[in-house]
Amino acid sequence: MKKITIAIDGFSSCGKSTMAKDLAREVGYIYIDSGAMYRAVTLYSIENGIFDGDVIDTERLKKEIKDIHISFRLNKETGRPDTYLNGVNVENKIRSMEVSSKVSPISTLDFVREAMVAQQQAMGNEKGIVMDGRDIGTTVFPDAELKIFVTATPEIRAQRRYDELKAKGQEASFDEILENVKQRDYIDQNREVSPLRKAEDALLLDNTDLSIEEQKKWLFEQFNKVSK
Ligand SMILES: Nc1ncnc2c1ncn2[C@@H]1O[C@H](COP(=O)(O)OP(=O)(O)OP(=O)(O)O)[C@@H](O)[C@H]1O
Ligand SMILES: Nc1ccn([C@@H]2O[C@H](COP(=O)(O)O)[C@@H](O)[C@H]2O)c(=O)n1
Repeated sequence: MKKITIAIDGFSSCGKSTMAKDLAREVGYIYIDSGAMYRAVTLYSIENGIFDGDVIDTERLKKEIKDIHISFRLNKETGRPDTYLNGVNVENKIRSMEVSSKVSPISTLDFVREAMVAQQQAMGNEKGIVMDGRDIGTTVFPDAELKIFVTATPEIRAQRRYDELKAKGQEASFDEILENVKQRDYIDQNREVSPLRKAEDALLLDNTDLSIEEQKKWLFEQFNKVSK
């Protein structure tokens, strides 16, 4: 079976990584969560005083972006890749509400995107990769053999994230999550560089009324059609 490139884009918290991880594991492909990379840059910026409130010191970040090294290593317990920032495991820290609330403004910066896209393209140069994000089918891998664009209502997406945090025993406010989801969608769709949009040749999946199993089955069907 030939190896292909799979791009899964879509709105915040709609299930992209759930689908991407399952498919990658079952077919033996590499899985890359490109959002984790933007989140790691954001965490670096928070921890190194690049934010003053919501204001970003872009000149400093531009100088320091070459010092931000992001990698992924398999976590044997979860069977999923964890994100490392300059050699430190930051998988939990990058999922905080503080990072979620600051990541989309960081992602609008052209030099940040340039650096991330270059790394993402290098990770995918041998194919056999599933990458999820916002611009994978449009910018990172415009020639991907399989492109999916996922959507669901903001309310259901916020509810899923709320349920996930509650299950982990973390404090969560549904209203805060819903607001964050809507705000990130707006910034992601309206930024100048690589805005979130469906690639013309992407398949649309609205999973509002689908279970995880149903969407997984649908994705496998699409994969089997293309990878033969
Ligand atoms: N079809 C579904 N039905 C119910 N829950 C789902 C479904 N798909 C995903 N989920 C759950 O929704 C939550 C968000 O999913 P996931 O993290 O995969 O979204 P994402 O699009 O990758 O998010 P992000 O944009 O933050 O990276 C998770 O708790 C996941 O288990
Ligand atoms: N290809 C991408 C991926 C992500 N972003 C930005 O990062 C934010 C966090 O991503 P999640 O997938 O973890 O939700 C997202 O809201 C985008 O602002 C991006 O720009 N491009």
